[in-house]
Amino acid sequence: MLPRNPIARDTAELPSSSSPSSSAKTRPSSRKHKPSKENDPPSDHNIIVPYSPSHVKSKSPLPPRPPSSNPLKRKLALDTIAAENSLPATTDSGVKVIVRMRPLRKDKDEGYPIVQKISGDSLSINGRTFTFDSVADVEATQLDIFEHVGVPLVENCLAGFNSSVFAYGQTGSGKTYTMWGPANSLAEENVAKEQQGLTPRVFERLFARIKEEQTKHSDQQLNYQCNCSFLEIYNEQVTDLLDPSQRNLQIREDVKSGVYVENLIENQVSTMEDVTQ
Ligand SMILES: Nc1ncnc2c1ncn2[C@@H]1O[C@H](COP(=O)(O)OP(=O)(O)OP(=O)(O)O)[C@@H](O)[C@H]1O
Repeated sequence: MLPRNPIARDTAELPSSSSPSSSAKTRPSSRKHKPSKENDPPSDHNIIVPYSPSHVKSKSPLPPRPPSSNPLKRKLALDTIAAENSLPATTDSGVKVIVRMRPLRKDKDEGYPIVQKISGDSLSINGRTFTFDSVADVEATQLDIFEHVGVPLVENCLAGFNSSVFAYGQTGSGKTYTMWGPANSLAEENVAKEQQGLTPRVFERLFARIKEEQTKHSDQQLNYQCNCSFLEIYNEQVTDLLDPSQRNLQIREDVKSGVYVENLIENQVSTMEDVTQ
C-alpha cells in the first residue's frame, strides 16, 4: 500500500458527512537530495507572500510557519503577544489535525461502530470525547476532504511555504484511499473523478493556480518551482517512497532550517505526468 503515514489540516467545519508505494517507482528526471529546508519562504522576491510572520520579533531558531487560516486563532495569538509580549509564532503550531472516519465495509467489518461524530471538531469513542481541529464523518466525500485540506494547502504553497500531509492510522483505516483514491487508482487511468484522492487533486489545483497567477501577473515573470517528496514511516523506520530501497532514513534537526529527513529524495514536478509516473 501506500503512505502508511503520509498530514492534513484546517478549521472550517466539514460537511457531515492502491497503493501509493507503487508510485514510488516513479523517477522523474530532475531529482535531488533534500536540503534541510522546512517551511523556508522563497528567497525569490517575485513570489508574493501575503503573510509574513517576520514583522514579529521571534527568538525562535525555527523557520516561519504558514499563517493560521483561522482568524480567531490568529487574533488570540496576537492578543497573547500584546498581553505577554511573548512570541507569536509559538502560539500557533501551523499544524492541524483532521480525523476522517471510514465507513464500515459490509464484507469485512463486523459489529457496530464505536466512534460517533458529535460535532464539527469532536467525536466520542465508547463515551469518551476527543477534540481535534475538525472531524469528517463517514459521509465526507473525496471532494470535501480536498476542499478542506487540499485547497488551503495549495494556497500556502503558492505563498512560498512548505506543506505536508501526514496520513496516520492503523491498517485498513483509509490512508491510501484518502491520499490517492481506491486501490489501483494510480494504475487505472479511468478512475472516477469523484473517487480521486487528495494527491492528484492537490497537484491539479497547484498547477492550475500557478498558471492563473502567472497569467494574472504576466508583467512580473513569476517563477514557481515545485519540489515533492514522499515518505512512509512504518515500525519507526522512515522509507523513501520515491526510492523504496532507501530505508531507515534518519530524521535530523538543523538549528537554522528545522527538522528534515536526511537524504530524502525531492523531485521537481511541473505536470500531472511528473506526479503520477
Ligand atoms: N472514506 C472511504 N469511503 C469508502 N471506502 C473507503 C474509505 N476509506 C477507505 N475505504 C476503503 O477501505 C479499504 C481500506 O482502505 P485503505 O487501503 O486506504 O487503508 P490503509 O489505511 O491505506 O491501509 P494499509 O495501511 O493497510 O495500507 C479500501 O478498500 C478502501 O477503498
